[in-house]
Amino acid sequence: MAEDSSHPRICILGTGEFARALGARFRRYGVPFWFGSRDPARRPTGLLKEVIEKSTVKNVEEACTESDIIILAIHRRHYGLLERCETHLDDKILVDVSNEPGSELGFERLATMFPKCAITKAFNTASSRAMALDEGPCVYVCGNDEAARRVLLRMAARIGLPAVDYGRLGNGGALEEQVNRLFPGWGWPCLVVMVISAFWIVFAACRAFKLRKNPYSPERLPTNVANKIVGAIAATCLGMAYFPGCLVAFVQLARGSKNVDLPKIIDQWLGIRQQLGLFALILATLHVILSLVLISPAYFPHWYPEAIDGKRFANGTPPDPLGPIRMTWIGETVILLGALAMVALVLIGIATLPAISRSLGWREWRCVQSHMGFACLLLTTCHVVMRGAPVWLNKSVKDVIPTVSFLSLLLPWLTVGMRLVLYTPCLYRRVARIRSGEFSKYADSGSAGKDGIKKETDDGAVGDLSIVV
Ligand SMILES: NC(=O)C1=CN([C@@H]2O[C@H](COP(=O)(O)OP(=O)(O)OC[C@H]3O[C@@H](n4cnc5c(N)ncnc54)[C@H](OP(=O)(O)O)[C@@H]3O)[C@@H](O)[C@H]2O)C=CC1
Ligand SMILES: [Fe+3]
Repeated sequence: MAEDSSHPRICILGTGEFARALGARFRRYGVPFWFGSRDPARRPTGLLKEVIEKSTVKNVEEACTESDIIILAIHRRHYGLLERCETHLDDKILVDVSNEPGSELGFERLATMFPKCAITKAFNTASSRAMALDEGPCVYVCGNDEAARRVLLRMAARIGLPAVDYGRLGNGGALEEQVNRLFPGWGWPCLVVMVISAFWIVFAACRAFKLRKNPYSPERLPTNVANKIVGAIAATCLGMAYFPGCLVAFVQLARGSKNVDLPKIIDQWLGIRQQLGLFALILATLHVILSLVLISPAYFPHWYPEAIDGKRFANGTPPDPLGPIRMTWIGETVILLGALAMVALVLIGIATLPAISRSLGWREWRCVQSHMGFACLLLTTCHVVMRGAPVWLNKSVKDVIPTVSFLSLLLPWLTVGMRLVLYTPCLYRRVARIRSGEFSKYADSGSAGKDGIKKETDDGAVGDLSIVV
């Protein structure tokens, strides 16, 4: 492809969803083009059909023969369509926009079919929906012909799309992977949460319906028991999100270095903390909704002084269900602590949104993720303790330990305890020094020392993002 073609003739092959969205953009920016269709006379249908009505539509042979750039807005399995005009395609730029998981890569197929063409991969990361937006999505262009790549980069810029040179054609596979991947990084967190959920569902159900002195009736499963389960899973996820950071801080303290070799499982655990935190947020929201529905003397008798077990006043008469019954300070405090924990969790969740986290500096990010995370964990444990304390105080230790609320607090308690220890001024300063690259125990320079500890050689001015206390 000759690079001097600053106004190349453009053909969008196909009149489907993607073709129409791209065509709409060409029209909006006044860039001439035409469509190539198997049936140019057919009445267009579907979204943006007016783009077809207002544009030139040629038959496939004519459209391709008369163009310099052919954008293949058709499915990969239909690339054989181009064979009709094969003899006229030499030196033209063929643009593969396809994303089809599992099949042969489109650009590879085109390269085999048309070795004399400049094959490129572009636009595949831009959905037709995104193309309709004013701002437009970022477009990546790759291809072995540098001049062809430049032509496409210019063309994308002409229709208002930021474009990135993605190098050789072989990189096209990565571009497709980017589009075809399904929630990358969520596999392990989902599995972990499923295991935690299975444990709490079985345990809470056994406890509620079998092991309690006064077993619940099965009607209490959908909301009352479910709410306990959801709360327990949320607390466990929250504990699991913050526990490994504390563990690592202690290991760093013990080793006197920020670079410590961790078992693979801890590394993986550190890598899924954000997802665990988001699961905690979702489940805590569900817990709040269910709790709000349930709040009444019948479900939370210890929050209402006038009612005994939600059935009778202290003087023995049943309460008027419509009468004004106010909570004790315990009930109100439980709600306050839960609401504050929820607000902290929501703020942490908001800070993980890409647009927000990008705008935060390292110290701000750390403040939200680490300190607010600790506050959230502390408020959560206080909320559950306040909720359980009136019941626990009237029970023996052996009756308290197997309760769902007590057991669900074990990991959060441990984490809060470790964090409180790490917040003591001497340890806090020491961790900060270690993370800024200072050594205590193994201060000599060099590479790996005894115990497999890596020695730092940089000045380590920046804290280690992956390990937050
Ligand atoms: N939709 C999207 O958001 C995106 C799509 N893509 C890629 O763009 C390509 C087109 O996708 P999309 O527009 O959604 O698909 P559509 O099914 O909406 O359109 C495909 C078009 O292919 C043409 N075509 C050519 N030969 C045949 C044939 N034998 N049978 C049926 N149709 C044929 C048709 O046009 P005609 O009848 O005029 O010949 C048809 O309109 C795909 O490779 C897809 O992976 C990439 C990124 C995003
Ligand atoms: Fe609660």
